[in-house]
Amino acid sequence: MAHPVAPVSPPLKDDLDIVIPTIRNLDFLAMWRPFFEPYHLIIVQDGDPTKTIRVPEGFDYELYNRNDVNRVLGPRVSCISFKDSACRCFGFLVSKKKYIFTIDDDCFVAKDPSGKEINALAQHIQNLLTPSTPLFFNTLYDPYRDGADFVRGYPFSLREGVPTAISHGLWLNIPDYDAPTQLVKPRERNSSTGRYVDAVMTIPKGSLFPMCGMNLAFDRELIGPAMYFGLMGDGQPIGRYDDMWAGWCAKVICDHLSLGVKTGLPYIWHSKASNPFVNLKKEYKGIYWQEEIIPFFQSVLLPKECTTVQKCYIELSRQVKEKLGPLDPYFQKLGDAMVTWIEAWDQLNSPAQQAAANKKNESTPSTKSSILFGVTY
Ligand SMILES: O=c1ccn([C@@H]2O[C@H](COP(=O)(O)OP(=O)(O)O[C@H]3O[C@@H](CO)[C@H](O)[C@H]3O)[C@@H](O)[C@H]2O)c(=O)[nH]1
Ligand SMILES: [Mn+2]
Repeated sequence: MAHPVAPVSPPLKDDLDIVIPTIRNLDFLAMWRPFFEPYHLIIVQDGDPTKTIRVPEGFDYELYNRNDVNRVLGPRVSCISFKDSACRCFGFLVSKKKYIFTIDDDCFVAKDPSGKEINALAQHIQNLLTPSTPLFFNTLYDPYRDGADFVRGYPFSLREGVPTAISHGLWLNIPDYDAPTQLVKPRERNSSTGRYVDAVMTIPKGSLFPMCGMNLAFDRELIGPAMYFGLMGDGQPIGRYDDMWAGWCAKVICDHLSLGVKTGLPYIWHSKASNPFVNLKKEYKGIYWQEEIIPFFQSVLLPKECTTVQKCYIELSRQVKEKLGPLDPYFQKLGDAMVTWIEAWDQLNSPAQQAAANKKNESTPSTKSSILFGVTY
């Protein structure tokens, strides 16, 4: 007699949260339903907290508006940006799961060159669950993919790889260009028959990269405290460098702690080109500051006593204030906000909080209202 086959549970179903920053209704989720519905969503509503965000039926989610963020963090709310997609990192703070996938609400399911719909979440999970190779470049790219391996000359002592902390996905249709590039190439589109590169690569140790936050996954337990998206948007002199800042901080810490960062598959379909003139206003200081910021990150040395992400991050904040502070007072503020972020992280992710969250998960049905933390500060 044939034995009934147990239904296969979606990978990491209970170990991964999907974080979405938003200022609009989340109808885009309808297209992602086959891939996202089994997972818990953390929606971070930016802007006017009195606005109602419509979420399609059937999704299990918690939604935090600005009033909730204020209530959960109290005075530490100063580190969470307002009116900028950087607010998404609040979702990283309050999640209790090991993995995070974050996606923008103008990103849709893409198709590969064969026309098959891409399950971006499954590919990110695959990327995170297999090792990275930052210490020696494999010319067949990801050696852990089916049909690939380590090539001749690859040291066997390095073939175990290192744990993967970040999986950085790419985009069809509207690429993640900065405003000047958008202005000179307003009609450039990346179709699936255009630049669809079927590869996942580890970013080598010692190399920085421009991390885009719209199709990104990471291991919260390995690198979560470094995934702070900085002070952007309302009241700040810079915007659209939230994910870049987080990526530069996270990469130098990954290099120090022997953790890996991968980029490449999966692709999503980025549908909306934001206004290049508005973007230029947000980006322009970043465009020239980064000529100083990048050499700073390239020269960062973290002492061997920095054995945890938090310790690395606090040391990094000290160096940001010391070495970038003279560039602009903004970096003094940012360095202080980096410390506040770690305080908030430890406040919400202490063992007591973890135990309370585990207890609540056993008995708490999914709710569409914001979940208030019983947080004392
Ligand atoms: O004030 C805001 C504006 C937007 N959001 C939410 O954040 C994401 C991204 O918004 P959008 O797609 O409009 O912005 P882009 O110009 O495409 O750039 C964003 O994508 C990142 C990569 O380019 C970049 O860091 C962002 O600026 C959407 O989900 C909006 O709803 C917000 O929360 N607050
Ligand atoms: Mn977008």
